[in-house]
Amino acid sequence: MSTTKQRKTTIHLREGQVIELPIRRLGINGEGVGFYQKQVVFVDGAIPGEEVVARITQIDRKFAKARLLKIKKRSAYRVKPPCPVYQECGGCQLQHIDRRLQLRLKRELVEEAFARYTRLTEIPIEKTVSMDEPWAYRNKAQLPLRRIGSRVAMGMFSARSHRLVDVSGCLVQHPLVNETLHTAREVVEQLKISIYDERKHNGVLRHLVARVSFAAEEVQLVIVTRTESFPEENEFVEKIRARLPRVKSVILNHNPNKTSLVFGEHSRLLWGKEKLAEKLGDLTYLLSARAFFQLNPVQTVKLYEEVRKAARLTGKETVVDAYCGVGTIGLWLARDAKRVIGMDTVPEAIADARENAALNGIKHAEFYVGEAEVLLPRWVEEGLKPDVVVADPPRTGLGQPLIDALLKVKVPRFVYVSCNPSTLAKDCDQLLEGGYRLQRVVPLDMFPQTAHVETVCELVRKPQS
Ligand SMILES: C[S@@+](CC[C@H](N)C(=O)[O-])C[C@H]1O[C@@H](n2cnc3c(N)ncnc32)[C@H](O)[C@@H]1O
Repeated sequence: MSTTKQRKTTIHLREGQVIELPIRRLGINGEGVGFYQKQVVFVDGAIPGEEVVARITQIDRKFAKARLLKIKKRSAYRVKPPCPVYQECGGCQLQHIDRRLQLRLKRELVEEAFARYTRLTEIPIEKTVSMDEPWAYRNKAQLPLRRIGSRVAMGMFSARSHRLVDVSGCLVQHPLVNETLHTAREVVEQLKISIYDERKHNGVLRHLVARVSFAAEEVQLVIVTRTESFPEENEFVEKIRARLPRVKSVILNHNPNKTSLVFGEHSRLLWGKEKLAEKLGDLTYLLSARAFFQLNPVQTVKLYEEVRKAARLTGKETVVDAYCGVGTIGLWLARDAKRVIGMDTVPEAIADARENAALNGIKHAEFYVGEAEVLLPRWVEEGLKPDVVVADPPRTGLGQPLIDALLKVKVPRFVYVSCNPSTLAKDCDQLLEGGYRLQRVVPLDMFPQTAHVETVCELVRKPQS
């Protein structure tokens, strides 16, 4: 039995054992979660409501993992996954589940996190905000390359291994992203550009990254290399321009590090426009290669509208946009606020945010480079009194210093945008204990066909707390 060393398992199953069990709910990675003699078992590909036969493949301290062998009672929501590489790819986890159930299960994921990590007995949660056309929605893909003999392979790493799966026909990507990456890979192969070898840390080309503007139907292509330059640069650009007229900029990003992070710190324009222009609603945003931008522009508008509802602005408020990226949320709210101040740790993103404010004629929004947990307490000490703070942190959540600052400053209204229900609920628990009330929880389907769920929470300071 492969237990986690030194820690005792409470699981009495053994690897290889075949069990029959009912599936009760969805796990955060899209697995079916069932119970066998009160033990938690994760079964990939099983759907809540089904009864399945599965073989135990892994034992952990508090749960076991199992492989689906047979479905004894089949869910009425089971559908045929349309993608031919769905099983191997691992990028989507819910293509085998009908959309209506996907939306319900995402809401349950958020509800369960609040039930588990907060002391709330009633959770004011709404229905998942769905996407009308839940395919071809992603605006960006970053794919690693591998040399296999004379061929260059490119794709997603398989869910359980470091094997590359060809995803050139990915159904959730915008077709221009697929076309760009597919063609760029062919050019790389044709020009015999050296490919990075992650084991030996030699070779040149590491990743190809394509981001499309839905509004302009233009593409920014980034080639990530271990070396500062490569001999075939000019030829590469020429061939891309000849074959891909929608590509309006080719950028080289230099990543010399032994790291799983895609981007290095420095980028150099090889040809075309420095930045990609995207529109959300009536605002235009310019994006540099490394800046974070929401991956589903159609749903982003719905997300930001939920943020606007939760912020309940009247035009008199000072709003802090913590974790602002290229200023998207702050600028979205600016028309209804007196003043907006944003911060982000990525200097290029802040440069973009400032440029975006100017581009859209917004004069009462300022953006600064720095950590939210450092800048917010400092600004407050210097006399800033935010009426509303919006935070959209990475998956790890807010971090203790920012929670402490919010509690100390007693910000009247806090809007929390999260891509991770667990860290969201844990952070909210502290805020609720510290004097906030949870008004509304809105799950949003930003990534249809996957197990990801985005959430907007509206928290208000309780009177006299
Ligand atoms: C989920 S993104 C949100 C960006 C933006 N709100 C949007 O909707 O596009 C999180 C952002 O947090 C930034 N970030 C990460 N850690 C940070 C920190 N400690 N303080 C401020 N920003 C941070 C990242 O650079 C990234 O732009």
